[in-house]
Amino acid sequence: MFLPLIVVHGGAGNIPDSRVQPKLDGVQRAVRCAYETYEKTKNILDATQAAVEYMETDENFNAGYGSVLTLEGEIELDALVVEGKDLKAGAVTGLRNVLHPIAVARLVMEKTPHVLLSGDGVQEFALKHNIPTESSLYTKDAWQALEHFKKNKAEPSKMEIGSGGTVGAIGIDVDGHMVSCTSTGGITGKMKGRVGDTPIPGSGGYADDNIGTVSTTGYGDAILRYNVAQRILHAIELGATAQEASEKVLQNMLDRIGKTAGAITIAKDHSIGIAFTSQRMAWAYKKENKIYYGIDKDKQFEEIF
Ligand SMILES: NC(=O)C[C@H](N)C(=O)O
Repeated sequence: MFLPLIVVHGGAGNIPDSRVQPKLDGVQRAVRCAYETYEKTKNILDATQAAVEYMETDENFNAGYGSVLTLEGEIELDALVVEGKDLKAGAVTGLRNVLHPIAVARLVMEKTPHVLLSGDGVQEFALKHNIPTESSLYTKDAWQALEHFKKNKAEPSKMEIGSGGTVGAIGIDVDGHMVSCTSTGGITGKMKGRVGDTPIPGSGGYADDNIGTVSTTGYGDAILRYNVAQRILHAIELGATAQEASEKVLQNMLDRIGKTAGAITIAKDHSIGIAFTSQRMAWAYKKENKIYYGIDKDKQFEEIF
């Protein structure tokens, strides 16, 4: 029998050296939160949600508190939950003043007949479900990143500098049931109302118990155009391992569109894929009594769990 398996990421991009250790610490803590929750509820969605919620409270990640800013200096949050047993999904886009967009995405999945809520509708929905309002999601780093963006007229794709990264957690339980959770503030200097890849099933994430589960991060407009999550699962269906599928699809996206991204993947045989074409991506998972984690290419750390 397989043990439950949870993999997390803390965003792909040009992560500055000063952010490396805080992100490595953060992804490890997220994995620990996930397993603590799994111990209590034996529910893989509760566990992956707990991992994402931890990272939404940690300012070293671009999700919830610490999210990056639009061109006008606002925070507009996107999140997605996909559940691979019945192919259910819930998502939010442009959500404001909420620390845990992932919790609202799950409520959309569980309490409505719809998949994606936006605008006034999503704010009212969150309020109706007693999601607390949070007025201070803003950090100094996020303001600095926006200033830097404006001064340098930088392309949004370069704007991981000084900001965190999108967060994601995927999991498979003892019965082979798979889930995918992803949450983000998007990209620094994005236009008001811009919807990225994260809340779109098949781009920002996906889960299908018959194939595998994926969460993506990186330049979202390209990930959307390339349907990265869905393509990774399709490659697995055609016989690739989780690692091969993740590497190949991200490389193909770079070749076709010229933009970088990262992905974490679990195939239904419990094999893991961790890949990124960006400079860095923080990731972590637990196997037996060890936690494995990393951020740079071809460099992996391990510690007793
Ligand atoms: N850092 C990220 O992963 C950003 C996210 N994919 C977006 O474009 O909204």
